[in-house]
Amino acid sequence: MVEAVETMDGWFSLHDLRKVDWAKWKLASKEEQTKAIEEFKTLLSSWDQVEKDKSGSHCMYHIVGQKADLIFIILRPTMKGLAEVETHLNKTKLAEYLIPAYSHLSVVELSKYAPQKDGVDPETLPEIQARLKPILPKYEHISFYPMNRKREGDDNWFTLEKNKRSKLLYEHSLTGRKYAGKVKQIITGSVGLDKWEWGVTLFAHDALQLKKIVYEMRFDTATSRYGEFGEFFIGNYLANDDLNTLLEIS
Ligand code: VOV
Repeated sequence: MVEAVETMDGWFSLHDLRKVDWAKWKLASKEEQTKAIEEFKTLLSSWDQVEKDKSGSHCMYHIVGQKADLIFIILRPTMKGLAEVETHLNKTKLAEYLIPAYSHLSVVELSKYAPQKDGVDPETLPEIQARLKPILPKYEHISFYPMNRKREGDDNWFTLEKNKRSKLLYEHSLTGRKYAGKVKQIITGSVGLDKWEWGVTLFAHDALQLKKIVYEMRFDTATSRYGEFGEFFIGNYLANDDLNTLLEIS
């Protein structure tokens, strides 16, 4: 039967990408720069506290290439909470030197394709709840890209029977499992929330594994026939104190 799969939805997610306005930043006095960085680090510390309290999560990466300089990924239990974080960020001094580059709004998503075990609703399981409200890894490298499932002629994900989609995603998961310990994925659903249907965020210790998993998945039918991709944003982990090094003008 062609029918939607039930999704399990967790924390709301904002991928917020910014460019540094280097020309403007260079004109700021050393004192202004230091004040802006320190104020921003205070904000980051308040997010760290939210994460310690397990009422949200976040991470910050330095994007390589011209599409952006920084990515902040913020997870919060409510859309209102996300908007508050975004507003706090915008009100900082440093934000005066940051230019919005891209954003993606979504919800951490798992779907109920797998058959239920012993009639237990997976959403009630603690391990599923932990995956829906994840503490984001702080691995060395990140890859974020939005994607769609294709609806073009015979290649239409949304006219495939549910058991066929389930089979294709199972095949997809087998490729994914080969990267256990090397790549961690967070899939966020954005149908009805943003232009693209999903956000894919991959974390890896070795940047090359990001290329390898995406390449290998290109040969899975779920991707080769039904995958469509937006921009890829690749970055290196940025700890709070690394902001000084990134923004320091000698
Ligand atoms: C890192 C490994 C990895 C693993 C183990 C994994 C497993 C799984 C499972 C078991 C399931 C289905 C159930 C669910 O949980 O929803 C999914 C689902 C999904 N995936 Fe995945 N995926 C991985 C990794 C992984 C990657 C690298 C990509 C990007 C694809 C590519 O070509 O670049 C991706 C995409 C997705 C998407 C967009 C969905 C939702 C599809 C939908 O139509 O609903 N995913 N995924």
